Amino acid sequence: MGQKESIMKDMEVTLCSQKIKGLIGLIVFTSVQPEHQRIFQAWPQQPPEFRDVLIEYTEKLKELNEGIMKAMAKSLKLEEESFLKQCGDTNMFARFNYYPPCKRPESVLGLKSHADGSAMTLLLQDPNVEGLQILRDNNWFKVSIIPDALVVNVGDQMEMMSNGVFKSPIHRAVINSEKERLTIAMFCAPDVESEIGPVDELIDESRPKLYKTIKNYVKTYFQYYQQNKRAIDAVRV
Ligand SMILES: O=C(O)CCC(=O)C(=O)O
Ligand SMILES: [Fe+2]
Repeated sequence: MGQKESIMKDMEVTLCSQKIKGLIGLIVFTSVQPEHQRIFQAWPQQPPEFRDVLIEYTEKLKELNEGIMKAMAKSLKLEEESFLKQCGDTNMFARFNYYPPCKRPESVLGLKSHADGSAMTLLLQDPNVEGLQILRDNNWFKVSIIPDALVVNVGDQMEMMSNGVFKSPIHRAVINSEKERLTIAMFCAPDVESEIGPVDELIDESRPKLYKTIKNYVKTYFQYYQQNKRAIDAVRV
C-alpha cells in the first residue's frame, strides 16, 4: 500500500468516527446578495467562469424566490408583497455542500438534523446521488431527486411571518457508501435590519400571535445551532 493510500484510509477512519459532528466537506459558504457583500477573493478562482455563473444563478434565484414568496402570500389571501415588504432587501447566501463517500454510512451523518434559519432555501440537489431526508411524525422520509428541479424549503423566518401556517421542516443529509454528493443551497433571508414576525392579517382571536417580532434572527439561529437547539423555540410567544 502506498503512503498516499494509507493516509486516505486513516482520514476515512477519523472522519467516520466523528459521528456527532457529521461528515461534510464544505467547499464555499458565501454571501452573494446584495452585490456589495460579495467578497470575490473568497470565491474559487477556478474554473474561470465560476464567478459569472454564480452571479447569474443568484439573479435567477432572486427572481424565483420573489415569485414564490408572492405566490405564498396570495395563497393566504394576503397582498402579494406582504412577506417581501417585511423582508426588505433580500440577503442571499450560497453554500456548496460536498459529502464524500463513507464505507459506514450508517455511523455518520452528512449534515446533522436542522431547520433552516432563512425565510426560504432553494436547494439544487446532486443529479445522481440522494441524501436529503425530511422529518415528519418522527419518521425520516427521503427526498427523491427530480432532474433539473430545485427543492424549495421553507425556513424559520417564513414560519414566523406566516404565524406558523407554513412550517420550517427539520431535515438532514445522509452519506452514500460509494459515491460523493454535491448540493448547492441558496439561503434567502430578510435584511438584518428588518423586523420579522407574524403579519397582522394572520393574527386573530382564533390564531393568536405565535412568534415574537425580532431583528437579525440569523444571529440567534447560529447561536442555537451550535448548541443543537432550535432557535425558533426561543421566539415563540
Ligand atoms: O445537501 C442537502 O441535501 C441538504 C443541505 C441543507 O440542508 C443545507 O445546506 O441547509
Ligand atoms: Fe438545510
